[in-house]
Amino acid sequence: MTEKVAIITGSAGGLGKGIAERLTNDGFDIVLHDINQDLLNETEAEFKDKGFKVTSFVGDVSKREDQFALVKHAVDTFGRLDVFVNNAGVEAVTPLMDIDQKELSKLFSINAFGMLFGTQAAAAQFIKQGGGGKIISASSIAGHESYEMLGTYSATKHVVRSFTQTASKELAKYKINVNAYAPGVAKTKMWDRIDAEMVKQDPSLKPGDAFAKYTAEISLGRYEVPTDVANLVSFLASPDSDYITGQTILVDGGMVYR
Ligand SMILES: NC(=O)C1=CN([C@@H]2O[C@H](COP(=O)(O)OP(=O)(O)OC[C@H]3O[C@@H](n4cnc5c(N)ncnc54)[C@H](O)[C@@H]3O)[C@@H](O)[C@H]2O)C=CC1
Ligand SMILES: CC(=O)C(C)=O
Repeated sequence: MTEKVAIITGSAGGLGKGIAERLTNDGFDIVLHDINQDLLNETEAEFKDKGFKVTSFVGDVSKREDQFALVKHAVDTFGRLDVFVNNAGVEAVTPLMDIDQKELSKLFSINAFGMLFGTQAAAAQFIKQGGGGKIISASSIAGHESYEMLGTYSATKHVVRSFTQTASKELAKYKINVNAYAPGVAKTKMWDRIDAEMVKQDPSLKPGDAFAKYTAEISLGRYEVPTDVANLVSFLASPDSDYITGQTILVDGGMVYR
């Protein structure tokens, strides 16, 4: 029997790795992907040791040709594609008055253009296969509500929500579902970096203070873990979500209410 096939970008670590593990347990053959080759090799080896059916591909989501090559790799390896998760993303912590062209270009290239190019590459393959398929992208609470010091990042996560709506409308005729997940505050390398940067920007903060301040806002009283996000992505990748499209769903333990 042909298994279902999923690509998860930026899945060498963090939330992407958690999503990949969950989709493997859901029965998908998995294409791991990352710009960090060493970490990707480690994660691929770890997954293979666990008996998961997995391949990996090194690429940069901000390069359109890399995204099409990633989809080709999935199809060459496993014969088809069913789910594409635009997970890779990067952050910047900068006061609004100091945001410059370099930061804007970097974050928009990766978080916004990267999500669009992944969506285009996946949709082209889904259409070639005769329709169907699911595109699922990482937005954030910052895609619903913009935060101090995270201005550029928040703007890019609003773009993810916007492209999700447009793509869902244009691709519905091919029975392609396009949705996004909006995590809150998860303790990954990304938040380690955000916390360290916030300390640099505000000498009154100690390491851990910014993370503690953000997590204190969570109604359910704990920070997010990759499984919390993977549970939602699993649903969005499954037939149970076939009647949902164009949505950016908050999975934040109760931080932002929309
Ligand atoms: N950690 C959090 O609290 C939240 C994270 N998110 C979003 O979830 C996604 C995953 O975040 P985390 O796992 O926390 O981040 P992370 O920094 O821990 O992991 C991101 C992965 O993406 C890879 N990556 C970075 N740039 C890339 C590029 N150009 N091409 C390919 N791979 C690239 C990195 O090498 C890394 O393995 C991101 O889009 C992030 O914006 C959203 C809300 C909250
Ligand atoms: C990293 C991120 O999206 C936030 C706002 O925590």
